[in-house]
Amino acid sequence: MYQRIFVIVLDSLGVGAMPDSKEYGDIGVDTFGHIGEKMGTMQIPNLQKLGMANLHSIPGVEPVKQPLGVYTKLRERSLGKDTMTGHWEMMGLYITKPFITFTENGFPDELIKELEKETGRKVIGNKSASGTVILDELGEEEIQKGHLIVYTSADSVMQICGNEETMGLENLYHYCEIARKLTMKDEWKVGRVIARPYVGKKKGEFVRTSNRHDYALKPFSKTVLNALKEEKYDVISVGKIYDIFDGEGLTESNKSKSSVHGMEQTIEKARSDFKGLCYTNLVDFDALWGHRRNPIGYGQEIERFDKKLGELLEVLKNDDLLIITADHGNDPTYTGTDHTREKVPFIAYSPSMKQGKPIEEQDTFAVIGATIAKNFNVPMPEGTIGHSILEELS
Ligand SMILES: O=P(O)(O)O[C@H]1O[C@H](CO)[C@@H](O)[C@H]1O
Ligand SMILES: [Mn+2]
Ligand SMILES: [Mn+2]
Repeated sequence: MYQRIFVIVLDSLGVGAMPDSKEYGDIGVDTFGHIGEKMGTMQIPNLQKLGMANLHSIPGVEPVKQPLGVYTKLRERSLGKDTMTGHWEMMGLYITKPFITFTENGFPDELIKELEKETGRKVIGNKSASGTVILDELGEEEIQKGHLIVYTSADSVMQICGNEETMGLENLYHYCEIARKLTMKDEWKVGRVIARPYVGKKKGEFVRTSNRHDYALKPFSKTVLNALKEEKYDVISVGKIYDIFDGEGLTESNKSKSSVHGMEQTIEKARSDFKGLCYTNLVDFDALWGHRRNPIGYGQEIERFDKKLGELLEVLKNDDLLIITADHGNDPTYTGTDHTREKVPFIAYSPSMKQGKPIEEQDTFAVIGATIAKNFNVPMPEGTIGHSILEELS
């Protein structure tokens, strides 16, 4: 039995199209592969020695003869390609009804009117947009007139911008709480309301801050996280995990300022004493590079991650297990600015493993939760999916 399991989610680092990607408008997508092609070569010695280039070959990074990790690809069983669906499936939920989206026409008038009434601010935007582009377009108007920028994307999200100096963080959070209450109505039930604070006074100078806050729906039923918490294990969140599960099943939250910071927090946890799960989400891959369609920025972020991974590997103990994975794709070379329906990597490593190897591709992300449940001998909550592959990880 492993005493501690670390699951690190490289947010959006897909490894190639799913058999059904076409139904999501995603043809030939491959986040990691296309980044590799654009980079030409990547300095990722730690991922490489665990077996990342064996799992998915890319230019300039050789597969290794004796990978240290047990590796494969995981297919997503749920219907969706968003962050919540991906993470919830990892912990056992099978989502068959996709979250509602407002990508085509923005939010309905009635909802906007209620939001205006309750916040006392006029709503501007109300369309699908990239968060940085809409700030350039409407940020000045929001500051000058005291309006509220509301926008969405291909995801099930209502995002609300707020200038930290003129609107203030507390006001922005308060408006988001109002929006979350309004959107609990069935026909408006978005997966997340997201506060998007920013600083700057004029177009071209606006920068979003790390005070982003997500107001997510609670998971529809109990996940493996709840099972662990109920059996008194530590269930530690690093980064966005706490928001994604709305705190359900978690015993500790550590917000991260960046993905590098998220790794530093994870290393800190590895140096400390706990028993259970440390679940880390590194969101910069997705938010700073995937959605911004910047393959080089993405590649360099992977390189920064790899350095920190090296430090983490040094502090792992014999009875620790590390799992590296992702929640969906976001191919920075693909059209549009949204997620892509992809398989995700699965690499498991422990200093006590005799040797790494490839294993059969798995048909759900939920093998992660099921394997964790099996390791800690906690019951899988009713209705959860997934089978354990713990025996393969020794
Ligand atoms: O363009 P920005 O504001 O970064 O939005 C992105 O971030 C949202 C939440 O992850 C996604 O829905 C995507 O649209
Ligand atoms: Mn994500
Ligand atoms: Mn995203």
